[in-house]
Order: sequence, then C-alpha cells, then structure tokens
Amino acid sequence: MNPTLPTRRSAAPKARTVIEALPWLRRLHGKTVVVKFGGNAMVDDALKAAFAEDMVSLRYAGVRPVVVHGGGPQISGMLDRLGIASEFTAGLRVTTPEAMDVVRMVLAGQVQRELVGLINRHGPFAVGLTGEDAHTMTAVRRPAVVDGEPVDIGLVGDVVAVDPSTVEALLDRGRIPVVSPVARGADGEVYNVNADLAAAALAGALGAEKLVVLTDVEGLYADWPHSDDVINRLTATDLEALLPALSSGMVPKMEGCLRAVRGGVGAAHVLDGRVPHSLLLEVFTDEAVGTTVVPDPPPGVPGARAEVTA
Ligand SMILES: Nc1ncnc2c1ncn2[C@@H]1O[C@H](COP(=O)(O)OP(=O)(O)O)[C@@H](O)[C@H]1O
Ligand SMILES: CC(=O)N[C@@H](CCC(=O)OP(=O)(O)O)C(=O)O
Repeated sequence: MNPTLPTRRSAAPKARTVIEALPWLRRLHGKTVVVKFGGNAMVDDALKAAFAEDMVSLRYAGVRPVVVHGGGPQISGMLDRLGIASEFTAGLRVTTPEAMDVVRMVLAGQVQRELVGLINRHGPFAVGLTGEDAHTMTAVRRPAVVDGEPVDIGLVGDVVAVDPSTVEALLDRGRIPVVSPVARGADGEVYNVNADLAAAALAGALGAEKLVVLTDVEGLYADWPHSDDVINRLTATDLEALLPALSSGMVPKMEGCLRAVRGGVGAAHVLDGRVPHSLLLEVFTDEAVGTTVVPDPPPGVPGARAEVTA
C-alpha cells in the first residue's frame, strides 16, 4: 500500500471538519461579515498573512467579508518617533490637529496598504478606502465620558451616518473592502474614529450577519485583570449593565458590539487574533471561541444568561 495515501482513520477527522462546516457555509452564503482587525492583534508577519488568507477563504466560501482595521500601537509608535505626546482617555486617543495628521498617515498610508498588499497576494481582491471616501462615514466630534462627565479629547469623532453604497458596490464586484477608521465631519474637519466603533457602525449600515472583532485577549474577561475567566456569551442587556465597569480598550470594543447588535447585526464576536485562523473556527465550526454578544430575545422568550468559563 502507498504509505502517503490517507488511511480511513486519518481521513475521518478531516471529513468531520468539512461536514461540520457545511451548515455554516450554507447559512453564511452571500452574507456580509465585518471583521475588525485590531492593531494589537497585528503582532507578527505570520499572523497578518494568516489573517489575509482567512479573508480570501471567506470570500471563496461565498461570504462577503469587509475589513475595518485598527492601528493604535502603530500610531503611538509613529507619534513617539516624531516626539508628539499621546494619551488615551476612556480608551480613546486624545487627538490634536498635529496628531490627526499622523493618525491619517499611519492608518491610510501604512496599515491599510500593508493589509491590502497581503490580501492581494492571493488575487485582485482587496480595495482600500477610508471612511472619508465617497462620504462612507460621517462623524461628529465626541467627548470622552469620565465619571459621567464629558471630557474634550480633540478631533475624535463618533460616526453618525454611514453611506454603505461604495462598500456594497465593491462587495458586489467580489472585492474585499479594507476600511480605515477615519471619517469626514459635516463641519469640514477630519475625525479620528475608534476602529471598533467604526466597524460597528459599518456592520449596522451593511446589515451584516456578524461583526467579528480580533484583538489581543481571548475575549471579554469577567474580572479583568484579576482573572482570565472569559464570558462566552451575553445578551445586549447583560452587556449594557457591564459597560460602566469596563476599562481601557474594552470600553469602545464592547460599546461597538452593543451598538452592532442593537443596530440589527446578528451577533458580535470578540476573538483572540493572536491565534492563527481563530476567525475560521468561529465562523465555520460549532466551537465556542471568545465572547459572543447576541441581541436581546424578543419579549416572552427566555434569554440566554451570560455564561463564563475559566
Ligand atoms: N474586561 C476585559 N477583558 C479583556 N481585556 C480587557 C478588559 N478590560 C480591559 N482590557 C484590555 O483591553 C485590551 C484590548 O483593547 P485594545 O488594546 O484597544 O485592543 P485592539 O488594538 O485590539 O483594539 C486588552 O489587551 C486588555 O489589556
Ligand atoms: C479615537 C481613537 O482612539 N482612535 C484610534 C484609531 C485606531 C484604533 O482604534 O486602533 P485599534 O483598534 O488598534 O485600537 C487611535 O487613534 O488609536
């Protein structure tokens, strides 16, 4: 017998994986999935390449993937190199006009270009744009809220309107849009938008099936930083109750998940982007990974309670 041919025993687990994926493939065919790739998850070249491969796999599987990328650490690195001070308030960067130039340059000129290049190694799929392009995202200046009080943090915007038609036209042509979280203001300013909130706004406007947020932790920890028990699943109401207790980068991330499911997105998932292909595991298998936020059940239907696993 040829030793390189798979035996019955070795082929079975692979076949099971394919069989498990079939109902998910059917359910997600033609559906839009918005994937937020956080700057902290872009830790090495192999992970970035695996991410690009996953986007192309989704596309070949008949899903319409849209990427919204972050780049917080990359912006901080460039600001440091240029000797420009930077600080965060409630998870949002205090953005002076000088810092805004750097934000725009790093997001649109560096991080977005790199992801577009990595995806396009597999074919002519990725097209980069920012929220400014064709008025895709319009923002208004937003203060941060600290202890219930608004604090001015400069040119930071909250997306108040999304015109998804450009992104939809790209998806209709089989492209993979890669969107930088920079938005135009109706007041003529350009605003720095947190990428989680930009992804949530776009997912809602596109009527996406899922928002998937790839970050540098396994999910939402129930008692961070004291323990690493991950909350597996929670409803929008459960999450709303938790929001005031959250800190740093998790504030906009979970606010984004809440806005997405309240805005009509089927579910929002926070996954560990440091684990190669965790996205495919979430999308195409029964495996419960990371934290899933689901819309509230309709009145009269018992809802799933928040579930925590160690
Ligand atoms: N409850 C929590 N669960 C998990 N991480 C938390 C929590 N609260 C704060 N964090 C912090 O939030 C970080 C993720 O947010 P952020 O640094 O903005 O990542 P990204 O670049 O992916 O948007 C984690 O690395 C962790 O340090
Ligand atoms: C207002 C605000 O904070 N904007 C973010 C935009 C990038 C971002 O959100 O990147 P991550 O997803 O990697 O954190 C910033 O300037 O860092």
